[in-house]
Amino acid sequence: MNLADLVVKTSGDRRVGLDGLAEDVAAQVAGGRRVVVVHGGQDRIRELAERLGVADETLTSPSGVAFRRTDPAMLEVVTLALTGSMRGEVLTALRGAGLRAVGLGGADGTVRARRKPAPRAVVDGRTMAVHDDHSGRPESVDTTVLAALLRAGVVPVLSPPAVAEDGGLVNVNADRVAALVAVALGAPELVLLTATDGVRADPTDAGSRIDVLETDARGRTRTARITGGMTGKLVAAADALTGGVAAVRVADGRIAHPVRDALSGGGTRVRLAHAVAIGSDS
Ligand SMILES: Nc1ncnc2c1ncn2[C@@H]1O[C@H](COP(=O)(O)OP(=O)(O)O)[C@@H](O)[C@H]1O
Ligand SMILES: CC(=O)N[C@@H](CCC(=O)OP(=O)(O)O)C(=O)O
Repeated sequence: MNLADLVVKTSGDRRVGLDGLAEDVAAQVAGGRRVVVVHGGQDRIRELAERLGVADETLTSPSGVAFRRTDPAMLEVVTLALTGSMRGEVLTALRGAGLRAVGLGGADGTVRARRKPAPRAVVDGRTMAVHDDHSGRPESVDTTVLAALLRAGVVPVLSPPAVAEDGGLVNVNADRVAALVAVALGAPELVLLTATDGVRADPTDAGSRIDVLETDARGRTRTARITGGMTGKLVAAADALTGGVAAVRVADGRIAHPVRDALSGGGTRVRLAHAVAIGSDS
């Protein structure tokens, strides 16, 4: 049985607005759909780190996925920026659109994660272990409170970080949280809003948006040049599809009606291409 109809993940990129998102979520809820909102917070994290004088470094894993170096000081910044600032902004926008919305995630343990003991990063062509890092991979979702809120007509708003097996907090990628939540709630649709018009064949070419992108089960594709944050987003999209989410879209969060547009065919639909074997060189 599905507990939600739609999961929307919005970005922490300042170019992505929250009012249009809220208006569109309100229209979905008015139409009887149960919607969960998940948010990231990259610009809020960067700005708060700068204000507090905490070093902010983005590393790249050997498989090409970008992640933030999260030492104890950065974990504090991530927690404040996401469960404080950004969550508050999302809740305010949803409330402004007439919805009841409640924040979850972080220390409440709605999302559980596996701690990465020493994530590996490629620096100057060499792979090294990153010590004293508090990053993890989201692994499971406690759906109890989410389901109760959805039944009551409330929009749950979910933020990283997540709780690790040792009880501590770990920084997790918000796209992966959204994919995991969509699978856990049996949602048939996942929309990943971001600060570009979809997945492009060439990230620098505005005319190269792809309507339907085929990836393998690890989010790898031959049809587009994928770098930076888009790498992890496609891993998340593939996770969702593998887990049974029927429709996954990467769509533009900068426009007036981002959810409405995505649901009516905007952005890029991601599909699994079972037949295509993609080598590790892609
Ligand atoms: N092939 C591609 N198509 C579109 N964007 C891409 C592509 N490759 C890399 N990108 C970059 O990835 C960004 C999205 O990742 P990120 O900023 O981490 O997203 P978010 O904050 O929405 O999770 C885009 O804004 C763009 O700069
Ligand atoms: C581990 C990891 O990378 N965590 C992310 C969490 C926030 C996020 O995902 O924000 P966006 O959706 O705005 O990119 C980070 O520190 O940036």
